[in-house]
Amino acid sequence: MLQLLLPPQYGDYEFTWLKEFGPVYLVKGCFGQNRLMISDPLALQSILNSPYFGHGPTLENVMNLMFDQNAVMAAKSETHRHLRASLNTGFTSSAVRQYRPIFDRVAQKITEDLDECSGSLADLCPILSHATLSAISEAVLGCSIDDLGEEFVINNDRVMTLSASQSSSHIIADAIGSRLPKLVWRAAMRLPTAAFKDLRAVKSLATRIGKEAIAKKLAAVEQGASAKTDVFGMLLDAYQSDSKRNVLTKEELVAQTGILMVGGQDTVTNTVAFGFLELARHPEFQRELRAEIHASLCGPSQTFSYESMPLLNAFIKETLRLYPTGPLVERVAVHETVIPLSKSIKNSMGELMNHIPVQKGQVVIVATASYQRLHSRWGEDAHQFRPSRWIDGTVMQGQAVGPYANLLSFLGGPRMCLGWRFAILEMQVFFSEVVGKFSLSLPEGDRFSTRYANTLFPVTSSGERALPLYVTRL
Ligand code: HEM
Repeated sequence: MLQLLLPPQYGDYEFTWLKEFGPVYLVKGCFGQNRLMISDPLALQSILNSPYFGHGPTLENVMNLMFDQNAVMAAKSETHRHLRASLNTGFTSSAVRQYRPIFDRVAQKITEDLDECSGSLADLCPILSHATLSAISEAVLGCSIDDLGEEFVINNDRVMTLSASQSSSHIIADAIGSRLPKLVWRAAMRLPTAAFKDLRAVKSLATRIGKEAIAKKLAAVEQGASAKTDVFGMLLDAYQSDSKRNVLTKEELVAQTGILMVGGQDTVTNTVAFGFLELARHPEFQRELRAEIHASLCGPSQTFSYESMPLLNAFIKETLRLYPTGPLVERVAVHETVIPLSKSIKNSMGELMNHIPVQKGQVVIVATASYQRLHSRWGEDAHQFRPSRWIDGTVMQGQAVGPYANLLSFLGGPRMCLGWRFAILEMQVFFSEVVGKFSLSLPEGDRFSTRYANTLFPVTSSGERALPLYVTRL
């Protein structure tokens, strides 16, 4: 398990084992328990849609620490269905289109930041982190990043740094923690250590920010302003309308503040960072993409029609494919069940099996990164960055496993990412703005690698989470 989680470069062992053992194999957990590592498409589709699998122990711990128990990601069964159905109002295609002016403004701020370091080496990670937090605060809460307050921004940065640190002792502590009852976890939250203090602060500040955002929004609506410019506004509008089906109360809405802010920041930051890294590694593709961006500006207002930009969309899919933010997602069987397989495998006795029986309590790892490198689905060169695979027909269709392009980066089933359309539009806007105006190139000797600690992120040769690239205004 430690080899899987702490290789020098993410995937060093995992992708070798995928080649050697195929899309289903067993790994030993910290205390010797077996974990089923799965990347077979039919098996993944079945696990993610089955009521017989719940969140794995590590994720449960994180949620206990960080979120309100009524947050959508922490909620279970009927409560989860109700929260999802209500929250969807703010994340449909038409709702997300309303947030585009916000993404445009945030992208212009990225340009201003990059202009300041044009011609030199700039670490893109803090710039992107600030941009994604701005996008979330404006497009979800309807307030500017300054309204979040310095205390929140500082604590949030500390929590992001904390969650991006992984060591063998963290992993063992996690494994021990996952065996402790919920009550002990709640008590642990009160410990006076720096890490728990930061988590407590972010959790309580998120609640305060949520309450203030709602109060401000309601006051503005009373003055005649439109509510429907951000997610909270859309949901409050639904709450105040006649129909009381699938709407959130104000308390339920406040409980979503933390998960929406966390769920939408590091995920987008890291994906965009990896996208820029690949562009710097592939200058020829970068030039082709820039040509498409310049040719796509249309109308008197010079805006983009992202649906008609094949290279941009292929590039985003390829980045999500190679760098899923959740490469290893734990699920646990809450009931005895069987997992069907798209291709039979041989068991230790040499017998062919087209399904795997699992006992209650069995931990399975939804291996999204391995799935997204299966030769059978993405082509023989699945480990390479090649966006044209999305255009030239290399990519195989088949079991639809996720909401977007058959990728599992946003997972799938009832717990798939709520904000995937939001993220895609945000990335289309950021990439078009930056690649249209700047050229990106690698510093001497590309020594970047990919590290995994709760999420995938780029690190420099000194192991620091950073992405220093040469950025030049065109
Ligand atoms: C590239 C960007 C993103 C990626 C790759 C991503 C990925 C994911 C994944 C893998 C999950 C499932 C986690 C699990 O169950 O183990 C998830 C859930 C979630 N995401 Fe995202 N996400 C992204 C952006 C966003 C954004 C922008 C938002 C909100 C504005 C968001 C909100 C959520 C929420 C609320 C959930 C919990 C859903 C539930 O449990 O029902 N995500 N995301």
